[in-house]
Amino acid sequence: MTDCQFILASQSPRRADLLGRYGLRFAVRPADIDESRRPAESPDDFVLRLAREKAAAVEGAGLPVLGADTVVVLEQDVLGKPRDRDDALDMLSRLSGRAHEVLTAVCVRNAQRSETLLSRTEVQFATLSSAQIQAYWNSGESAGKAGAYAIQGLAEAFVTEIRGSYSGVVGLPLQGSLGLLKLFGVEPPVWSVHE
Ligand SMILES: Cc1cn([C@H]2C[C@H](O)[C@@H](COP(=O)(O)OP(=O)(O)OP(=O)(O)O)O2)c(=O)[nH]c1=O
Repeated sequence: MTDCQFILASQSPRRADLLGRYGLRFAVRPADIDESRRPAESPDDFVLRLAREKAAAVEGAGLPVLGADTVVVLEQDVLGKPRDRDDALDMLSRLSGRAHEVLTAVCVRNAQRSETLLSRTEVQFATLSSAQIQAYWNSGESAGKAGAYAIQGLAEAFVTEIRGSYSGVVGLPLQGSLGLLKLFGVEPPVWSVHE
């Protein structure tokens, strides 16, 4: 903790991997919050609120705290992490042959200030056969991923087009997140983000 630059308020191994690549030093303290959506809450407002709540739920002890949230939005419906097999198969069938958006909100805060960003990436999926969807579920990748897929895994083969931040789909848009951390004086040792 003494050597840390910030706290990562996330249980997601993807977020820790993405930040760890740049040599940043952080402690992982997952936030335990209610992730349900409020009635009539827009997808943008929903992810922004959850990122803020995750960052606020963890004690920084003087260090900045980073929280993030990722959802898939298909025709105004928000697809979070699948509850079970049927939910995952249903999500993948709905994503098949269509374009969707992946929203990731990031919040960094300390006692004095709180800064947020919203990353929006458009992803087009090829048409998937039910055998492919079933095989994908069997791979085990769906669990714990918004929209029941992982672009960094086998589901990369489903993607015909992507417009926006790739790391935003994986769970943490790097260009923007490093920029937010820089506002709090946190920079990778051999890297700096230029405006
Ligand atoms: C779309 C997509 C999502 N995901 C992941 C990123 C997030 O970890 C997860 C969405 O769930 P989140 O609730 O955003 O995050 P989490 O529960 O994993 O971790 P925490 O709340 O503690 O920060 O889906 C991928 O890994 N690949 C993908 O292609």
